[in-house]
Amino acid sequence: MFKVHAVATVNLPKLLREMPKAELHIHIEGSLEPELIFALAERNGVKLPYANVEALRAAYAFTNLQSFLDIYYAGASVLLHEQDFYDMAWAYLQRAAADHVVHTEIFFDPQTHTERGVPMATVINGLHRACADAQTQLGVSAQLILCFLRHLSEEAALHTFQEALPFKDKFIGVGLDSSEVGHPPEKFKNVFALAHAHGLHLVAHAGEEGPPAYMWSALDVLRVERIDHGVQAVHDAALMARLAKDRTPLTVCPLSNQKLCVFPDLKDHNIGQLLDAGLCVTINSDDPAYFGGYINDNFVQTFEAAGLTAQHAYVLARNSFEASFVTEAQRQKWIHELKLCFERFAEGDH
Ligand code: HPA
Ligand SMILES: [Zn+2]
Repeated sequence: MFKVHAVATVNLPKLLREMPKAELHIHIEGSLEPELIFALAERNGVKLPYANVEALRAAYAFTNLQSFLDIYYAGASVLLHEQDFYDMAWAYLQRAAADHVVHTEIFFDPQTHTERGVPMATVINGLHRACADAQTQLGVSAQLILCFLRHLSEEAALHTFQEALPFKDKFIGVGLDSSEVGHPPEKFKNVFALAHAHGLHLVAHAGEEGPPAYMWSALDVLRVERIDHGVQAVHDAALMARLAKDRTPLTVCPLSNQKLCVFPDLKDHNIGQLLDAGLCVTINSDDPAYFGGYINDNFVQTFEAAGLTAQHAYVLARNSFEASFVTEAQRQKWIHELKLCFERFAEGDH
């Protein structure tokens, strides 16, 4: 492992902000800022149950996952046309580029839109066009992961998957999100097996609010390659050992966990414990417009609260590339650039 001795005295927030990184847990509908929600509502003639941006923002006081999801789905109701999906994704991708995100794997929730009568083509083509433009105009590599809503049935997920298959070249994997407790991963065994047979990558939210048993079934029934959140793993020593041995990545989202009261405060977050146990932990924003920060805000605030170091910064950024679904050659190129960045800081560029 590359050792970060010489950067012990660096300006850590600057290093965190400027180091190259991958973001692997971002719901594109969760990047919709209140200003854009109101602009799209106006453009599309959609009536919102909030008087203005301030009133909407004031409603962002969550007590758990469900209290957030209710507002998150309401916000997504302004998305109707392909350009709306493009504009939402483009706004996020510009923010990501500013945060030195060189690669991002973006979740989207097609059922939130198709259930309202928006065609699958509208959703995927708008998002995909923004991803393609991110590569050419921002130098950011961006891929899409289609998420099934776990509060709906597996039949609905299978139907959604069939609808998305004509666009299979425009997304790289499938995931599982929405209300966790009461909707264990095994409910989606068949649709994940089908997605695997189509050569897609597999991920799932598990262990955000739900028990370690949901992480076991995500691994052993769904056969996922990464677990989204996974912070409840600390309650199961055998699970921790399994995750460490297999280096199954966890896409941790500290500000999300704080805002949804998974932990009382950022200083109570268990990211230090997960890192100390040798797990392949990454830091991500989840739903940045709702949780008060994009990826760099997550890094800076978490490092301050948990007392993490430049060595942790290197490990977390390296983990983000290790955990990403890119070619080995691409992964090594970014890890090399990460090392160069740390060497620059060690030489006094701070
Ligand atoms: O953190 C989350 N958990 C589950 N579903 C979600 N959909 C958006 N964000 C989340
Ligand atoms: Zn999430």
